[in-house]
This record gives sequence, C-alpha cells and structure tokens, in this order.
Amino acid sequence: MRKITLKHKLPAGLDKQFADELNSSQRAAATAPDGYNLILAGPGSGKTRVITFRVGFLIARGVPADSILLATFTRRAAREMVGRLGELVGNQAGRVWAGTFHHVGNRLLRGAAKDLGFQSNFTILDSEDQTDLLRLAMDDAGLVDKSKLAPKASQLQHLISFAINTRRPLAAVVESEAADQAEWLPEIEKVADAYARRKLASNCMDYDDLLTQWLRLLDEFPNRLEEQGRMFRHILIDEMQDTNALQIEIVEKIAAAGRGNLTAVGDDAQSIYRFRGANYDNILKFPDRHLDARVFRLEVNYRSTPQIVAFTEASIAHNQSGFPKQLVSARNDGPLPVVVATADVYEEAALVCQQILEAHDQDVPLGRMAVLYRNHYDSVVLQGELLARNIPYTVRSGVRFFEQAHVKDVMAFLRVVLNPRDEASWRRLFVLLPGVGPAKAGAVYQRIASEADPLKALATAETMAIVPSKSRGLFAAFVNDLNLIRATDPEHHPARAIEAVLKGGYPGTIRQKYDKADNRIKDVEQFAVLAAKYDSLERLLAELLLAGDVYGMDAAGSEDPQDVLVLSTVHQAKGLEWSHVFVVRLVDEGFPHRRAMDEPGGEDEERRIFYVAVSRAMNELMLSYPSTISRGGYGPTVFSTPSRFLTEIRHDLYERVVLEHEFDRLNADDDDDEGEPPWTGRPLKSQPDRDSKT
Ligand SMILES: Nc1ncnc2c1ncn2[C@@H]1O[C@H](COP(=O)(O)OP(=O)(O)OP(=O)(O)O)[C@@H](O)[C@H]1O
Repeated sequence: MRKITLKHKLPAGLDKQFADELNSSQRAAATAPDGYNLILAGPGSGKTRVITFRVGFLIARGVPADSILLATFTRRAAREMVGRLGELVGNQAGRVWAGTFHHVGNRLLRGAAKDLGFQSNFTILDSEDQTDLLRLAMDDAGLVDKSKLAPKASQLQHLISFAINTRRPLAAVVESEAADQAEWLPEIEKVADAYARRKLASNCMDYDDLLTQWLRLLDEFPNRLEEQGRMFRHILIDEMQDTNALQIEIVEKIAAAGRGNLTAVGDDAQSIYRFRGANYDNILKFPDRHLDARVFRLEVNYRSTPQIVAFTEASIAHNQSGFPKQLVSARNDGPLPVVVATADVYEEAALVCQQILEAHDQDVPLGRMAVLYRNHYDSVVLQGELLARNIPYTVRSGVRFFEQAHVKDVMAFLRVVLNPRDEASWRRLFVLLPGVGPAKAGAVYQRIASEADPLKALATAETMAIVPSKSRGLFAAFVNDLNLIRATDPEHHPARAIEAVLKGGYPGTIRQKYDKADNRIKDVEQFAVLAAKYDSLERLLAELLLAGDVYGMDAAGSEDPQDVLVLSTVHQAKGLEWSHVFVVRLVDEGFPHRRAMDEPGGEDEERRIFYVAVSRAMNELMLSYPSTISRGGYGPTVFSTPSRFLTEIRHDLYERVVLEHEFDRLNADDDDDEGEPPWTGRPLKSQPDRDSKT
C-alpha cells in the first residue's frame, strides 16, 4: 500500500533557538537519531537545557507529546523543564509524561491496579503512615517489645526499602547494611511479608510500591508491557547517575518492548545517592548494556570560571573510576578558590558571615550565595552566628535548626529550669513520656504550678499519682535528670546544661520517638558546642529564639524578602548554582564522612560529593576547615586533619589564606616576618570575635 508521510513543520523560531542557545555538541545530542543515546556531561554543561531541547526536537519532528516519558530526579526539575519546553513548543509541553519515576508510576498504576489486586483508588502512604503500618506488621511478626536490641521501625523501613530499590535479597541487605541485626533476620523477613500483606489488605501503596508494582505489572502481564512499549515511543532520563536498579529495569524493559528509544543524560562524577540505593553502574555500564548506543559528551562548562573548573577537575581526577572527560570553562578568568584554616568552629562561622556580608556590600545578593556542608549538623554553629548577626537565611537541607522538634525539646529542658512556670515547655516535656497525653500533661502542670518550687513538687507522691503507673519509673528518672540539669548552673553554663540533657534519658526518647536518631543526637551535641559561646542561658535563648523570625526580614540591608542566604547539605544542592559558594567543615573526620570510608568505593563516592559541592560555584569558592574540633560544648578539643580532598589538590590551583585578627594587626610590629605560620598566604582580616566566648 502506498504510504504518505505527514511532514511536521518546526514551530516558528525553533530552528533559531537551536542555533542560538545550543553549542554544536549540545545540538548534536539534542537532535540525536532514534535509538539508545547516552549524553555524558560535566557540571554546568547544560544538561537540563539539552534534555529539554531534545524533547522539543522530538515533538517538533512529530512525535506525539503524550508518547514521551521524561523521568526526572525531582518534581521541581520536571516543572522547570516543562516550563522551558512550553517556550519551545507551546501548550504541547503539558502533555509530556514528565515527572519522577514515582509520579509516573502512580499515574500508570491507577489504570492497572486491579490486575495487581489493588483498587484504582489506592492510597499512597506518607512516611508517618508507613511507620504506623510497619509497627502493626512488627506486632504480627512478634517483634514488638521483644528486646531493646531488636531493630526499630525506622531501621526496618530503611532495610526493606533498600532491598527493594537495589533489587537485592533482604538477607543480603541486612548482612551488609546492619550486620549487628543479622540474628533477627527471620523476624525481619516476617515483618516485610506482614507489611506487604497489610498494604494489600488496606488498598495502600508506599512510595516503593509505585516502582515495584509497576515492574510487577510489566513482568507478570505481557499485555501491559506491550501496551507501555507502544505508549512510550521515546523515554528520556535525566540525572541517570542517581537512578536505582529498579528504575532502570523498568525503563529498559519498556524501551526494549517498544521502539528502543532511550536517551539518558547524566554525569557519572556526580553520582551521590548510593545510600538511597542509586547504582553508579546504571550510567557507567550503559554502553555495555546497549552496544549500539551513541555517546555524546558535553564538555564546555558555562557556569564556573576556569579557576573553579581547574580545581574541580583536579579533585575528581583522584577517583579510580569514571568516564574520562575534558571540561573547559566558557567563562572569563576569576579569582582562585580560597582555602582557609580557622582556629575553631566559631572562627569559621564568623569568617563565613564576614565574607558573606562583604560580598553583599559589593552588591552580591544573599540569594546568590550558599554555604554547603556534608552533614546537616555541621551547620548548627553557623546558624547561631547568622542569627546573632541578623543575616537572613533559609535551610534547604531541612527545617531550620531551632525549629526542629528535638531542638525544641532540649530548649524546653533549659526553659523549665530557668523559668519553672513556663507551661508550654512543661507540657512539651511531659508528653515525651510514654502514656502521657495532653490531658495528663495539663493535670501534672496544674498540680505543680501553684507550688513555690514546681520542680521540687514534681517528685511528690501527689504528682506521681497523676502519672500512669507504667510510666512512673521513667517519670522519676526524668525528675532526676531535671535536678542534674539544674545542678549544672545552667544560667551561667548553658552548654553544661545541654550536656546534662544528653547524659540523661533524653537520647533514649529521641531513639524511641524520632527517626534518624543518630543525626538528631549529633545536632544536640553541636547545640552544646554553640552554647559554649554563651555565659548566659537567658541571652542564648533570647538571641537564638527571638531572632527566629529573621527569615525574610529586611536584615543585612536586603530589600527583597526572597533574598536570603542558602544553607544546604551538598546532596540538597544538586543541580543548583550560586555566584559565591562556601564549603565548610572540610576536616578529614567529617568530609569525607567517616562511616563511608569503611565501605568499598566509599572514598570515591565522598569525592563525588565534594565534586558536586565545589562545582556549584560560578564566581567565587571558599573552602574552610577548623583546625580544632570538640564534640560537645565542654568535650575535649582535638586537632583536626584537613580533608584529604583539600590536601591532595595541586597547590597552584588554589590560594591559601591565613586568618589575621584585627587586634593582631594593630599590635603587630610593622615588618616583623619572623615565625611565619606554616601555611602562609594572603592575610584575610577577621573581626575580633564577639565578646561572649566563655
Ligand atoms: N549553550 C549555552 N550557552 C550559554 N549558557 C549555557 C549554555 N548551556 C548552558 N548554559 C548555562 O550554563 C549553566 C549550567 O547549565 P545547567 O544547569 O543546564 O547545567 P547542568 O549540566 O545541568 O549542571 P549540573 O550537572 O552541574 O547541575 C546555566 O546557567 C545555563 O543557563
């Protein structure tokens, strides 16, 4: 039969946009022929731009927009790409299947849930619902109250989810991720089964099901596989380096069943989500899995100055594996990255704040600057300094420090000791005890409120009578903790008071009540470090809490409420860029993360995290580390080792800067060069510390 090919016209101006906005390698990748394509690209090389243009190209070539699947790492990325795509192809952009794998899985499963034994109106469990259901499953498996050493719900959740996302047997995951829990394996497996049964019975799916059930559909229902193969003529995956085994199995199955059109975009050197099950091999072995794959390389960095690019490339060159790339900057020269050693964490915080304010005085908006760190708790002391200096900031890596539940709990301990009539704080503490709800908490407060010494009144038989009998032991321990906290003279030594909180029963409460307990406990330790700067609890509370509204305020001369400094873990900074980037706490015990170093490939993964951090900077990059660190406020102070990620870099690729104190300068002999510090460099003036240090 004779065929007529319907020709589609490129929308007006699209040709010109391809010519004006893409360089030749970007254009070649965006307009690649059908088939398997891998676009390997360094940081700042326009990956987002290229993948968006490729979708635009496909639509312009006549591929129906609703037959394109564009899988992104975050929903925000999908929104941004669809917005940009709209500028290229108009309202067809909204018809593309763009979103995270979970988002797309959810849409597809609604129409196919019945095949899998679910109803199409299945509910998606949020993480709290998940924990509740898992606790019930633990009960089914006889794991509740069995032993204090038995795995907790949050740990089980992680292990079950990790096994699913890495497509490994649960037993192997328990062995490698939680060897100390291996004796509980039979129970853990029972919990996993009971949890799955309960989800099915209650017509609920968790996030992982949106992928596992999707894959099940493809594996067990050949008609569904064929349907999806037909439906998705082109599949594009952004951030390929952070996909997990499950995600890749799904898309590769669909592509193979359909037309075999799969374009993956990513940077192997930015693969940083191994802890969530991402598999570095997904990108590294793509050419091995698809022998006919074309590989495109984007090697022009539009983001960073040549100095920053040279530094970042010198860092990643120390990794053992990865695709070789030759990244060049398209920008004009800028200053060398700066490396500064500070005396301690307080000086580091003061230095970063001062540099930020100076850049701000030179018209760099706060919103174009970011402070990045490896661990969320590394930001605590800095947050204290920012609040004290009225510099507005937002924390991408989570809730601002003083708004977190566990920090509020610790504050409540301090507050009731300082002001035993602080009802809200008492109530907050009482409900931390098992069996005490808001009503009982109110009754206990009423009982002690009228007493001359409410704290003393806590220990009386009348008060105890209000507490449920099973909680009395813990209540007595809590009263004991409060007395120990009071004995530290918290009014003058707030750090000692926080350390007393840490020595009492509260860490146990954290483990019982909250997820990520270890990190929360580290937060509280860092809170003690911050508090050691204060010799008055009242001032600490006033300075840190009353300044809590500083977000979006017209502080530091900023006129735009959105113009706030960004604080972020490196992981949360993925894909973003700022004019000025400060990477802090670069000590060998923290960045690289100590735990990661014990795992095979751990150092390379940590170096990739460092690479992501430094490659966020467009114009200026400052890297700092405290020469001494202490665990708690009054804990022993030890010398730190600068991160290997700094010391391994060729010295001419950065500028070492020594800190000079203003008062040193005033007193110094004019040209006395004797006793030069071992690390010499351009002196950087620092303001004397606030006089609050104890
Ligand atoms: N051809 C180009 N001409 C000029 N600027 C470009 C070009 N391509 C990309 N850019 C700019 O370079 C910067 C980095 O681009 P983009 O964010 O897409 O990079 P990326 O490869 O996704 O980076 P990363 O992987 O580091 O997150 C952006 O500011 C973008 O607008």
